[in-house]
Amino acid sequence: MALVVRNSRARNQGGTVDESDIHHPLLELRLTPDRGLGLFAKKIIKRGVRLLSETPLLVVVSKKGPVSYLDLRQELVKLSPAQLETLYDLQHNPKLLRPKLEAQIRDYAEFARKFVKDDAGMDHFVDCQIKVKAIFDTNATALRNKPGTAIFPLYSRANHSCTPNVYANYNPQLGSHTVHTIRDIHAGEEILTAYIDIAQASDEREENLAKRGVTCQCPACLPGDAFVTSERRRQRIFDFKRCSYAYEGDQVRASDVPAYIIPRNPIEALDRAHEIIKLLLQEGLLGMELAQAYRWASKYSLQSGMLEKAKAFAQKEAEVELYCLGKETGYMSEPSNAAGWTKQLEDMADKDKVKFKMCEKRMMKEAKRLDKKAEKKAKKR
Ligand SMILES: C[S@@+](CC[C@H](N)C(=O)[O-])C[C@H]1O[C@@H](n2cnc3c(N)ncnc32)[C@H](O)[C@@H]1O
Repeated sequence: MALVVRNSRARNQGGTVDESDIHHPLLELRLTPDRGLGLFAKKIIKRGVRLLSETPLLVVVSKKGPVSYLDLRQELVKLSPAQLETLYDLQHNPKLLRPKLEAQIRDYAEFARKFVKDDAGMDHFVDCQIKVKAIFDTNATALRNKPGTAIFPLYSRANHSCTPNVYANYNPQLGSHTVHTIRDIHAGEEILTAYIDIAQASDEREENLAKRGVTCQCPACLPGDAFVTSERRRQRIFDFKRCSYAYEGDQVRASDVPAYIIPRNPIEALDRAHEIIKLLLQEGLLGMELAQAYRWASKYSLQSGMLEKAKAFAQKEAEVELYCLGKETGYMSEPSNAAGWTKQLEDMADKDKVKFKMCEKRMMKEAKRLDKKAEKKAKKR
């Protein structure tokens, strides 16, 4: 077991970091002014391109709560020297160095006597292990669709933004972690991912990012006009999402939502979903949270008797799902994926379709009548 933690990658200020290092047709590593290394686009990349499909270097499943040093240790001993080298080469955020681990590491080293020959060896071992834990905490990503927190050779180089341009997901069908662009990216632009749930107000984002040692400086976080607009929108997205969860009966995610703002019927729920979609698009939040909002809109359209509208929203959901996740979504149980939901809508019995068509016409008529009424009222004022 190698004990030396190096940071061998050449970091020439402002320039690229020996591009051949990552052997990627679209991406290169560069040093940023304030965030260490980052991944950058070498050329224009269209939306929906799979940038990465990586197997984790290491996955740690904690028995209880956050990953402990001993949880990590159990996985570290399984790595080959080459894998350890890749791991040691990753950045560690100094804010995540935890000297308090020392006693635990010393106990462990005493127990596994082979790691230390004398006092100097012990001190060196402790320093290295504190650093290894900091490397893990700096780079670990909680996996979607699989238990555990993982480190990746390349994805771990992606910096955070509260308005990311990629979406990352663990895909059990492929057995790999994929990263797709969620909008067009220009040559030289940095690839930015989201470390946390970004559809929430800045206080919550700040608190969650601090756990990863990050103080975000993106326009949605820094004081200014852009911040004020963004803050209002994200707060509303957060509240409206909680309304939808409450309407769905998901009390956990609906936490503390006041009863008077919970939709009372599918029309009101649809109204909220429309609002979430509008706000997400305005904020440039184009990941799977947008797919979820389209699904809500589709579902509530159906419940309101508007089958065609439900299908149109399902189509939108499928588009978002495709550019975020790719085609391989069979691992999502139907109707969790957009294809399964669309099939359900398509398979509706013909008699239901007639019923829905009639209902849809009635609803459209009613909507027009209400619009006219509102228009007259506005003119009178
Ligand atoms: C997963 S690593 C990202 C790659 C890293 N920059 C490197 O040099 O290898 C996470 C670390 O990058 C830095 N970082 C990432 N996003 C940041 C942001 N938005 N603002 C400031 N620092 C950031 C922080 O030091 C954080 O602990």
